[in-house]
Amino acid sequence: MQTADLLVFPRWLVTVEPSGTVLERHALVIRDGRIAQILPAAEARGIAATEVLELPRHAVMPGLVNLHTHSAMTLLRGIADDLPLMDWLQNHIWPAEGAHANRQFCVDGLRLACCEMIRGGTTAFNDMYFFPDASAQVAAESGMRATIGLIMIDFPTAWASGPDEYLHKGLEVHDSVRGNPLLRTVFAPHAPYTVSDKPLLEVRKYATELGTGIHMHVHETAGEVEMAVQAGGKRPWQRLKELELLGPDFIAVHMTQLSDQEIAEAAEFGVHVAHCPESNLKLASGFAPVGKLLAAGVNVGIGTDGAASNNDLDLLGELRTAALLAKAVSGDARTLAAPQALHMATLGGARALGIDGITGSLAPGKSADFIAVDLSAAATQPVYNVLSQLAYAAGRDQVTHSYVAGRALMRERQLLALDEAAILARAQEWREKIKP
Ligand SMILES: CSC[C@H]1O[C@@H](n2cnc3c(O)ncnc32)[C@H](O)[C@@H]1O
Ligand SMILES: [Zn+2]
Repeated sequence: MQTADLLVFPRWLVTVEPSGTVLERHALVIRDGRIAQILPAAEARGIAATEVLELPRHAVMPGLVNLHTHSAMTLLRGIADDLPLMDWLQNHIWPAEGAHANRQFCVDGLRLACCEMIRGGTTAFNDMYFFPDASAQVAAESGMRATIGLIMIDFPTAWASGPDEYLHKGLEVHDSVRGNPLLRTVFAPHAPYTVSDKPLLEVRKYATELGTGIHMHVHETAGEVEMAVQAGGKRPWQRLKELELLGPDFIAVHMTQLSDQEIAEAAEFGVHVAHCPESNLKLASGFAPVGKLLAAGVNVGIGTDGAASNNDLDLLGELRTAALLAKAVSGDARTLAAPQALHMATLGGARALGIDGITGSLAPGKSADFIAVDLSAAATQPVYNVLSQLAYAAGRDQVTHSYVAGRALMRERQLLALDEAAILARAQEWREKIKP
């Protein structure tokens, strides 16, 4: 008799690839943390398994991939709303980070973020924040898949004194995560307006040598572009191109200010885009031309950005916003249809992170990174089209289960690897310390 570690029997199985696929009454057969087979449920019933998950009202889909966040900023959620980017950053966020963002702040903020992300169906995230060693520690504690940003910025912070130390400490973090199959690193120079040429050239050198990739805020606002043209006579994109930063290992975050030529170059260089619609809306940063990027063949994933410019880490809600916004921006309601939006929030993000061979869709051989969404609630009934319900109706509170590499992180909405009560208590302590 065949055996398995876990059998999953959902009402619907959403594989994400081939695009739009929904399998009714099929089962996931999981062995050693991977999807061994996808079988008709009746066939799978003959397999002896250590754990059997009956999900009669649920859609099972790949775990969501948050392609850009500053996880620990959960502790700054709501301290500075209703402001444009540079005022928000320079006069509110950076002073608060300067005063409070030490390693314990990052550990506690990350734990709060992982609670929120797991509950909302995110199984993988791409982080860019101070103390990346803390990101690695907490991601490992939580069981989530994570890409840790080895940050680089011209000015000193609690993490490092300047570009040489950011690089040195980043390389130490890179070495420290080698043994964990769920963790990777990416160089994360903050933005064109905060990182000068020399450190960017160092980042390109090491990213190429180590095969880690680069993750950077690019063309977030018209002001950023105008400031660069005034100061250096060229748009940030042009500067990054001349520094040879752009390539298939480059993740450009935001990208709301693009010419048709820059879109064509993004496709030509294989640059990936991390689209953060709710942050762009909330900071009035602009609208990424997602329809044009997709039409040009650019890979786009979805990020929440930090919780202080969103203000949640709800990727299911974010993909809905992305789908609705893309239609309005393009003037075509067919833009970013439900299957494409779900793809963007899973396999698109995984591809940008270079882990699409491991996660982002449900297929034999891939890691068993999946979530279950209970569609029996009034808000998602009746079910004519599962992908429509997931993209346009389901709320993150309908996510009931989360698994990464076949390990349960949440069952029936109970977190299994994180002490949520203690994490929430720490958040209260930080509130008392930070409140203005
Ligand atoms: C170098 S650690 C990350 C750094 O980025 C800041 N940040 C958060 N959100 C944004 C954004 O949308 N654009 C630019 N920078 C952002 C965060 O507060 C940290 O200082
Ligand atoms: Zn950001």
